[in-house]
Amino acid sequence: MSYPEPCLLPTEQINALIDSLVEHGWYIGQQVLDPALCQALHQEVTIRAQQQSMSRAGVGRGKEHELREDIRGDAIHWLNRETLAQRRYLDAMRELQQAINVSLYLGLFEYEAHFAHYPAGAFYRRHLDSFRGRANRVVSTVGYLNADWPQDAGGEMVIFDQHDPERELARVTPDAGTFVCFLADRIPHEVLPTHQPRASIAGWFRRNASLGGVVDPAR
Ligand SMILES: O=C(O)CCC(=O)C(=O)O
Ligand SMILES: [Fe+2]
Repeated sequence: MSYPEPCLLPTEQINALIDSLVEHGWYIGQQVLDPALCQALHQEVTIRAQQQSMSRAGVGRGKEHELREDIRGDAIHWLNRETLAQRRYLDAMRELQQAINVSLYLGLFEYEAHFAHYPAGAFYRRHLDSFRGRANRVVSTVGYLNADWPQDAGGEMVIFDQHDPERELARVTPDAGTFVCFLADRIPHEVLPTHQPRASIAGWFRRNASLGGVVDPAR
């Protein structure tokens, strides 16, 4: 398998992403991620899902963490640089982190990401990825891995208005190469029920935040 070395996100896409984050608080780009890289990552997550070597995703952090299939039905596996494909993806995110820091002064210092596998029938109800003033997830990213996602297969990611969470602003088809980015504590979003197995990588740029001297736990 070969992917560009290093797997740079195209500069025009990075610039468009930063402009859109500033203007709207979110960004959607198609054909941003390299197809061969998406294919390798998709293969990894599919094998893991088949081997059942992923964890059922829950909601809430620390002691409040619980499984809630009525809220989300995906299985996850944290990226840990164990394969070349993971390293390429994480290196691309590091470049993006630097570009965002240079332009937006967000002081992002760390990135964490997991594969997410949504079996047929799974969804993730509308939510925010962090709560204002509480958590240190600042910018969320989602990279999609399924090549040729059929029109009628569901599984779209819906972005809602930060000032009116009932108002739908955009629908993202989870097609390989598509990359989405948004402000983690502002932008409500949802994964509609999927009719086919659906694979993505959800990740977060973090900043050190503490509340009452307690640093937000890593996971
Ligand atoms: O896979 C997606 O489209 C988004 C997943 C998500 O919202 C999350 O994991 O927080
Ligand atoms: Fe989310």
